Amino acid sequence: MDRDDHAMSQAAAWEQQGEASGEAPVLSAQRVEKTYRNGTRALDEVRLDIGRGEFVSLLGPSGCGKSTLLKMFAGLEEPSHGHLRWWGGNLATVGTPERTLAMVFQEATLMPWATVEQNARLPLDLRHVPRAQADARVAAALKLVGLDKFHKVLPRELSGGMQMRASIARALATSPNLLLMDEPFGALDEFTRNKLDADLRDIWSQQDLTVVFVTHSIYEAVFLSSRVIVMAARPGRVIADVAIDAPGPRDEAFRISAPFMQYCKTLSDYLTLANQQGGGHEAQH
Ligand SMILES: Nc1ncnc2c1ncn2[C@@H]1O[C@H](COP(=O)(O)OP(=O)(O)OP(=O)(O)O)[C@@H](O)[C@H]1O
Repeated sequence: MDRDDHAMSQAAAWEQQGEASGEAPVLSAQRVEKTYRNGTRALDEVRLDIGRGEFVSLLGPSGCGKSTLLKMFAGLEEPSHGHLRWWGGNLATVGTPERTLAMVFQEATLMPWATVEQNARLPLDLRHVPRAQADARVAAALKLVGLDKFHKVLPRELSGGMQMRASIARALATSPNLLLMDEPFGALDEFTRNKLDADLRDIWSQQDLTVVFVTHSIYEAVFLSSRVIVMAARPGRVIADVAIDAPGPRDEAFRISAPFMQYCKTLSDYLTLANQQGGGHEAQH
């Protein structure tokens, strides 16, 4: 049995198990590899399961394949080898009830001529969601991100942080079970970023939501996550899987607490390893 066959039979077993117990991972990457047409090996044998309700950050240096992996999770890229599973099934699983995903990109990508409300409504209009239902969902999403008083405003009248809030509202309006976020706050100043991180963490804790979040920032990863996957480049691969086991509130006090600092130190050590030529062995912490 070659490794693709092995991954296939594992996937089939999961599918059966998942259907029997309802406990298949929300996302599963099984020996996933990606080599782009120009020969770049963006990912090498990535194995990763993400369970329901986890907040997982992908952390690593530029070029380690974070965005490539996230795009695969969104169905926007296909692996060269290996398999991806969504809720124990293939891509067709996505979009069925309780199995929906939304993606938030680094840029807010709002329609400049449309109000915040119209922007947030777009995915619902595209799906022909009935008007009253769409109104309620958009209003709830704008409230969650703190933009309920800005629904009639145009994007150019908003700060960068508020534009990103509108982009998140557009994703939340679809009531996703899985939210994929590609460095959404990377372009924001630190204060705004910290505020958005805190609000995102609150939103996640109030919903039945699984989040996969790409970041370069150790502090952001520790603050937000229940688990951090550290990746290294050339080829892109997973070198560490660190649970952030800090049960108290994630607030300003957490940012200066001893456990926070300890997790930052642990991740910093792994990133040093990731940056060393050829460094890195898969590790559990
Ligand atoms: N469409 C593409 N064609 C060819 N190479 C690509 C393509 N997209 C990404 N790459 C390369 O694949 C590798 C991984 O890229 P990717 O964007 O996934 O990494 P990343 O960790 O998200 O990087 P960054 O943090 O800089 O966004 C890089 O070497 C990149 O140049």
